[in-house]
Formats: sequence, C-alpha cells, structure tokens
Amino acid sequence: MINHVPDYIYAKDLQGRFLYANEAVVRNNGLAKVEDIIGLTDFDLHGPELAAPIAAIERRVIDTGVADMGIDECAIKGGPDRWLMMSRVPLRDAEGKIVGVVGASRDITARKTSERLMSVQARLLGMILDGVPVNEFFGGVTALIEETAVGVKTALFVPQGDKELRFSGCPTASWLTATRLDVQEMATAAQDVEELVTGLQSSSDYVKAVDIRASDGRLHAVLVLTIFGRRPDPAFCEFIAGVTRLAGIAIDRLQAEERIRFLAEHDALTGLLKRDRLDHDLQELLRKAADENKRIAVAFLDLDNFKLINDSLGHDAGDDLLKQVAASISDAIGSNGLAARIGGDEFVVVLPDVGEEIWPLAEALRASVAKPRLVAGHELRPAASIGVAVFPEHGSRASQLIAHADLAMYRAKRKGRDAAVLFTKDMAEEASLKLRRSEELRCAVENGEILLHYQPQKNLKTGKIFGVEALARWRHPTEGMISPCSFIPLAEESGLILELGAKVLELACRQARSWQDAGLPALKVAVNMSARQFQDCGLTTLVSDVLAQSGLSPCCLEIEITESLIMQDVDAAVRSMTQLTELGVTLALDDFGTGYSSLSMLKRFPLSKLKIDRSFIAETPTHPDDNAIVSAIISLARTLDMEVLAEGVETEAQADFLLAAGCEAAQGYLIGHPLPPEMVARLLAPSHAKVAPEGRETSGRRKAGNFRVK
Ligand SMILES: Nc1nc2c(ncn2[C@@H]2O[C@@H]3COP(=O)(O)O[C@H]4[C@@H](O)[C@H](n5cnc6c(=O)[nH]c(N)nc65)O[C@@H]4COP(=O)(O)O[C@H]3[C@H]2O)c(=O)[nH]1
Repeated sequence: MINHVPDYIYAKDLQGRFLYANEAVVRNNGLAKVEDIIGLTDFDLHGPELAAPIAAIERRVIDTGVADMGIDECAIKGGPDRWLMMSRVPLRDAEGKIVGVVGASRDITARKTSERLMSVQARLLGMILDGVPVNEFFGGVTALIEETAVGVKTALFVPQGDKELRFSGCPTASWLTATRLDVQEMATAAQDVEELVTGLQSSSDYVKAVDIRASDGRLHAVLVLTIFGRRPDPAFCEFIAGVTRLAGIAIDRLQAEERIRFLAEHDALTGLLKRDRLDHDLQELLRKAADENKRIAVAFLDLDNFKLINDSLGHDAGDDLLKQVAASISDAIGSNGLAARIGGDEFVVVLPDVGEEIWPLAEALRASVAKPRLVAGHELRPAASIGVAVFPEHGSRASQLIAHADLAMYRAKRKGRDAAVLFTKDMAEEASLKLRRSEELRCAVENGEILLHYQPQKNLKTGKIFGVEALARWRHPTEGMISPCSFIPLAEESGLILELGAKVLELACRQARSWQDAGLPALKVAVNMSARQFQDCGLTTLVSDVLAQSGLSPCCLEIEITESLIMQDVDAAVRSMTQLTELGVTLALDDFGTGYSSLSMLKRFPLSKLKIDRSFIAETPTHPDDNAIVSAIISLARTLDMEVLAEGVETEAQADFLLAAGCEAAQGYLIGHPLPPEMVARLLAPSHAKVAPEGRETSGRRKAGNFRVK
C-alpha cells in the first residue's frame, strides 16, 4: 500500500543504512527496485556533501529520541528548485529501544512555488505603491529573482527607440563575469538578445531570454536568466513565467503613473517643465546653493515676433518652432540645468552653479535659440529677448528671481529685441512705479478723471468742419493733464484699456449727441481703438449699447484702428470690422503708411477711410520722397474707393499741396488743436446761443489760442 502513496517513506538503522524504502524513494534515487536500496546509506547514494547534513539530523533524532518534524529542505535529487517537507521519528523495537530512524517526506515544490510567487508579488506591489521609477523597478525585479531562486543570475535588456535592445543592468556583477561579457561593449552596442543567449549557452549552463510584456503586447524588457551548472525544472519555469507576467502588469501601471505625473509637471508640447514644477525645483536648487555658497542664473526668454510666425505660417508651424527651440534650450543647458515653458513663447532657464561671468552663458543661450531652422518649408531664424537675474544678488526666492528676470527681459525687448539684459535694481523700481500708476489710472477711470478733447477735421476745399477726433486726457489730481502717449500704453499693458476704451466711447458718443441736441451741425466723431478692445468679443455689443444709450446715430461714429492692430489676426479683424460696419459705424485706418499693409490685404477690410500718418505730411511739400508717398496713398485710397484724410497738417503749404494732390480732408494744428468740448462748440457755431461762451483748452501742453480756423 505504501508503494502507492506519492510521499517518500523509509526506515534506516542506527548506522544510517536503509532497512526499507517505498517505491517513490527508490525511483527518486534512480534505482529499479526496493531490494537495490536496502543496506545502502545516503553517502553511497549522494556523496558526502549532500549526505552529511541528512546524517546529522538523523543522528540527533536517534541520540535524543526527539522527532524532527516538518522541516522544509531542498530535495536532494531534482535540484535546488524542488522542495520536500521532511519528518523523522525514532524507530523503536518492542522494548522501546531506539534501533534506527523512520523518515517520511512530501514534495511541496508546488506550494513553495506559489509561496515564492506570492512573496515576490507582495514586494512588486510594494514597489508600485512606493511609486518607484520604472528603471528602479526593473532593477528590483531582477534582484528579487536572484534572491528567491537559488543559483540563478539575471540580466535585463530594455528597448531603446523602436526596436533596439540595450543592456540595462544586472543585480550582481557575477552574471557579467561568469558569462565573460564585456560591459563596455554591452553598454554601447545594440544587442540581438536571441543571438546573445545562444552564444552564452553551454552544455553545463542554461541561458534563457524571457520577455516582459505590457498587457497590450508591447515589449517592456527582455530578462536573460542564467542557471549555472544545471537545467531548470518546470516549477522554476512556472515561477519565472509568473514573475514576468506580474512585472509586465506592474510596469504598465508604473508607466501610466509616470506618464500622468509627467503630464502634470511637464508641458505637453515641448516636454519642458511647467511653472509649478519649475518653482519647486528652483527652490530646491536655491536651498542647496545657499548652503554651498553658489550662484544660480535664472534666464527669462521670450521669442521675438512669434505671433507673426503663428499668424503667417499657421499654428502647426508655430508649435514646430517651439519644439525645436525647446530642444535647443535643453541641449544648451545640459543635465544640471532646468528649462520650463511658462507661456506661449516664454521660457525660463535655470543654470546652477554659475561663476562670475554671466554674459557668455546668456549669449550661448541666445545663440542656441537663434539658429536657422526649417519650419513648414521656410528657413526661419528665430530671435529671443532674454532677461537674466542671479541668485543671491537679485533675489533669494524662485518667484522673485523669475519676476526679476522677466523685468530684465522686457528691457531687452525695449532695447530692440534679440538681446540679453541683466537685471538691475532700477527695473524693479520702474515696475513698482508702473504698478502704482496702473492703480491710479484704475481709480482715474472710476472717478471721472478721464476726459476727452476733440480735434477738428476739416474739408480744405469747402472749409467745413465735418468731424472731430476724440483724444483721451487724464486730469491727474496733482500732476495736471497727462498725455495719452503715457497712459494708453499703460492701460494696454494692464488690461485696463477695456474699461478705459468703453469710457472714451461713451463720453464721445454722449458729447456728439449733446452737440446735436444743442442745434450744432451733425459731426462725425472718431474714436481710437486699441488692439485689446478690438479683440474683445463684446466689442460690437458695447458699441451698439453705447450708441443706443447716447442716442447717437451709428453713421456719426467712426472707429479708428491701426494697421498693426488689424494685421495681428487678419481673419478675426475682418470679422469684427464687418460686424461693426453692419451696425452702420464707419472705420478709418489710422497712421496709414507706418505699418505693413499690402494692397491685397487692404481690399479685404471694410474700411471707409485712410488717415495718412503725420510723419509723411511733416516734410511735404519740400521733400520730394514724402510728396510721392502722400500722392501714392491718395491715389491708392481713390483706387480702393476710400476717403482719405491727412493728419498733422500744420502749414498752409501742406494744405495747398494736399488739395492739389486730391486730398481734401485734413486734421492738424493748422485747423485746430485738440479742444475741450465747449471750445469745439464755439468753433462750430460761435454765435450759437446754447453754447458755453468760455470754453478753454485745459491741456497744459496746448493752449486754446493755438487753434485757428482757416
Ligand atoms: N505734431 C503734431 N501733432 C498733432 C497734430 N495734430 C494732431 N496731433 C496729435 O496727434 C495725435 C493724433 O492722434 P493719434 O494719431 O490717434 O494718436 C493718439 C492715439 O494713438 C492715442 N490715443 C489718444 N486717445 C486715445 C483713446 O481714447 N484710445 C486709444 N486707444 N488711443 C488713444 O494717443 C495718441 C496721441 O494722442 P495725442 O497726444 O492727443 O496726440 C494727437 C494729436 O494731438 C499736428 O498738426 N502736429
């Protein structure tokens, strides 16, 4: 009966000689029948190395009479991956005297395999929970296998690019030495792992390549296992299959987490850091630099005229350029630096441990961006304005250094772009002054300190005033009248231009209507419009509401826009302009000739009027070039069926020249300075009863007496 049980059962005498063994023992020892084993010892069967520890246990059982139960041991036959649970009890005769030992053992390899797998699984899960980086995880898997499987050495190959596999490491150097592989060669050369495995196989050593794959079949890595001096048994193969399957799932998970973390902290387009991560990493670098007495340079970089590329070549081309520039910046800063994209075309670069010389670094950065690049079939040479702030002299906090580098970048832009500028204290003072001024301006808009003066526009032929241009003034409580040249750019920069522009529109329409109500001849009032206002989607509604509230007819309102404004986004400009003209409002192109409109572009815009910039009028009629330009603009307007008005007309000679050239409409000091509303009323109808008699030019810069009527 005991021959039919799969467990190993035997009895030995006091000298360790087999008295009996069942068939399982006999077969395991490679013998044919029970009789063959009787009288033999473990020394006869396995040699001294394996037999001695068994004999020692059995001797202890015989000497002490205490049974030895349930000890897991590696099986003697079948290699280190086979496990038996053995128990030995003393063999006693009828008088109870110990005469030998009885042993029984059970093959627990399957249980051991699943226990090993479970322990490996627990440790892999631990690594996932700890969120170890994928590279570290690979190392962990190979180390775990070596730790858990006796006599096995591992190495890992990881795909690089599309198909190339590269040696990524092995937990113990013994794999390399035992396989006699040159690490140098392995680290640099692409490996065909199959070939490598075949080359390493020998009659004694077993080498196998096992894929670690993602759940979608992608190859994560190839694990090369070497078992020195023996072949694997099925339990080991099962264990390895389980581990690689688990590792594949774990890597899927880790990669997904890494990707989520990467996307949260990196810019999707360029792969550079996002602002939050930059702040964090820079703060860390600053902490270290403070401890080690080192300097850190923070550069703020803004591409010059990037919008133009986006608008002219399309957004894909713009994206391509940004990617190329980002790659160049990464190359330029090396592995110690940080590079972040913090806005459309704005980058921040951090160079740790810089010496005294900042300029060569800033210059190298500028040069790295300014390389010629092929974008959408065009060779572009992008330029950048760069501002640099240095730790510790220009700030101690990340946000402060970035803000100071930003200020220096603005100075570089003002210097004419494509330049690098180092931060200085006066920039911070200027910025805080600007901030204060913006605040004052905000209050000024709310408190009614913004008022309008109106400059008359006249037909030189008939002498009739047909319109006025509304020009904003800021009556500052302590500084007097402030020119729009200083507060309009500030309003544009701070975004306040929307409120300010709405206020100007409202004042101008109300004033034009009140002149009409006073019985004065209807005038067209021209209002300047900034790019921000023009891009605001609520503009048409605002204009129509203001017209409705003031009761001014739309045909009495003209909106002046500049060439640069409409060229920023031609399609959007055409849409906004069309909506405005549909209201009945007319559109004039201001400062014409100073921008870069082409004839074909002009044809697309629903414009009624071209205003010739005063810089061309200034030298007429003495300067032949300007005469030619002005004549050309006049005939261009005629060709396009537009009205034309000359700005900045100051002399009779200029007026005569314009009339002769075919331009009848004019505006300028010859006709009149910008005037307060009551002065305009007097100008239009000096004898009119309802008009205030004492209108005065309140501008400190221009005197009422300066204006004259031709
Ligand atoms: N040398 C000379 N100058 C003359 C002559 N005739 C008029 N000017 C000046 O030229 C400017 C004409 O306005 P602009 O080109 O629209 O240029 C305006 C316009 O671009 C801007 N601006 C004024 N008010 C507003 C506004 O309400 N909104 C916006 N967005 N911009 C405004 O400020 C600029 C400057 O306005 P101002 O200082 O009022 O300066 C006015 C006017 O005083 C002349 O014969 N000779």
